Amino acid sequence: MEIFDYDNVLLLPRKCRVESRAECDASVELGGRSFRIPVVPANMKTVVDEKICTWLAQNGYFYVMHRFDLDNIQFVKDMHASGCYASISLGVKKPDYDTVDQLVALGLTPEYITIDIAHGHADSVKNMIAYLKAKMPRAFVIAGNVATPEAIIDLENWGADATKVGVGPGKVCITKLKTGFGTGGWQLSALKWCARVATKPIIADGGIRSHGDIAKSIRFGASMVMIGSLFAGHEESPGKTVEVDGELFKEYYGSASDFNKGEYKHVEGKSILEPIKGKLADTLVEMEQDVQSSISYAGGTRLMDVRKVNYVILGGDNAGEHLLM
Ligand SMILES: NC(=O)C1=CN([C@@H]2O[C@H](COP(=O)(O)OP(=O)(O)OC[C@H]3O[C@@H](n4cnc5c(N)ncnc54)[C@H](OP(=O)(O)O)[C@@H]3O)[C@@H](O)[C@H]2O)C=CC1
Ligand SMILES: Nc1nc2c(ncn2[C@@H]2O[C@H](COP(=O)(O)O)[C@@H](O)[C@H]2O)c(=O)[nH]1
Repeated sequence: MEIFDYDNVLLLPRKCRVESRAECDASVELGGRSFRIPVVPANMKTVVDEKICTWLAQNGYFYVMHRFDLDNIQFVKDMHASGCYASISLGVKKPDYDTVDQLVALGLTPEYITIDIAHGHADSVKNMIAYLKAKMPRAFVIAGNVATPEAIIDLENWGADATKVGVGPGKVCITKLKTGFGTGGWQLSALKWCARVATKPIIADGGIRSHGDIAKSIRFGASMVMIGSLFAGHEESPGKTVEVDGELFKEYYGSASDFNKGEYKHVEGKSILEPIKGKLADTLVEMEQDVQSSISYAGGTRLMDVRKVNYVILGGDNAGEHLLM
C-alpha cells in the first residue's frame, strides 16, 4: 500500500476548460441538500456554537453541531423555528438514546445525525444506527470515526448513510501518542484505502492544514472534509480569546481533552492557541474560491472532476508519478 499524506502529495493539472474560475462549481450534495463547498466545520465546542450553525445553514453551508453540554432537543426546535435544517451529533450512551426518544415523542426529526465517537467501528454504533433507522427513518445518518475498509463496509452494512474517516490526524489530537493507533501522518492514504470499498459518501475528518488539502481529499475519495483548527481562530469562534504579548489568540481544545471532559480520564486531546485571523465568512469565501481554482487546474467544471487527475508523491519510498490509466 502507498503511504502518503497531505504534505507529500501534489495533484497534476489537466488542460483548462474554463475562461474564468467563476465557472467552476464547488458545490456538493449530501443527504439531499446542496452545499456551497465540500467543507464542514468540526463538531467541537471551540469551533461551532448555535449562532455559527444557524449562520452556516442560512448561508448554504453544511454544519454539524457538537454534542457537549447541549440541549439537543432545544437546538432542533430552534433550528426548525428559524427555517433551517437541523444537524446534530449523538454519542452511544443511555442519554443519547433518551434524546432520540424525546425527539420522537415531540415529532421532531433532525435532518442529519452524526454518531460521533472515537472508535466508531463498534457494536455500540451498530446499535445506535439501528435505533435511529427504526425511530427516525428520514434522518440522514453519518457514522464514525473509522480508519479501515473493514470499518467502512460494516458501517455501510449497518445502515449508515455516510461515514467519517480519521482516527488521530487532528491538530489537537494525541491519540497516536497515547494509544499507538490511528491515521495521523497518513490520513490521505487511509482515505484512499477506505474510499476503494465505500459505496456511500465519506467525510475526511482531521489533518487539513491548508485549503489545497480540500481538493486532495476529494481526489482520494472524500465527498466532504471536516475541519477544526482552520476554523477555530476566527473572531466569532466560541473558544476563549487569549492575549499573549499583545497578540490575540483563540483557545482550541480536543473533544477528548480534559478541558472538554472536565476530568482527566481517557484523555486523547490537548488544548492549543490559534492566532485570530478575521471573520469566518471571509475564510469560507476564500475556501470556495480556492476549490474553484482546484477544479480549474483539474481541467474541470464541477467538484468531482478533481477525482480524474493524476498525482505525484514527493520523497519517501512511494515517490513517483501516479497516472490514471
Ligand atoms: N477522530 C479522532 O481521532 C478522535 C475523536 N475524539 C472525539 O472526542 C469525543 C469523545 O469521544 P469518545 O470518548 O468516544 O466519546 P464518549 O465519551 O461519548 O464515548 C463513547 C462511547 O465509546 C466508548 N469508547 C470510547 N473510546 C473507546 C475505545 N477506544 N474503545 C472502546 N470503547 C470506547 C466509551 O466508553 P468508555 O469511555 O467507558 O471507554 C463510550 O461508551 C468525540 O467527539 C470524538 O469524536 C476522540 C478521540 C479520537
Ligand atoms: N484524537 C482526537 N481527535 C479529536 C479530538 N477532538 C477532536 N478531534 C478530531 O479532530 C478533528 C479536527 O481536526 P483538525 O486537524 O482539523 O483540527 C475533529 O473533527 C475530530 O475528528 C480529540 O480530543 N482527540
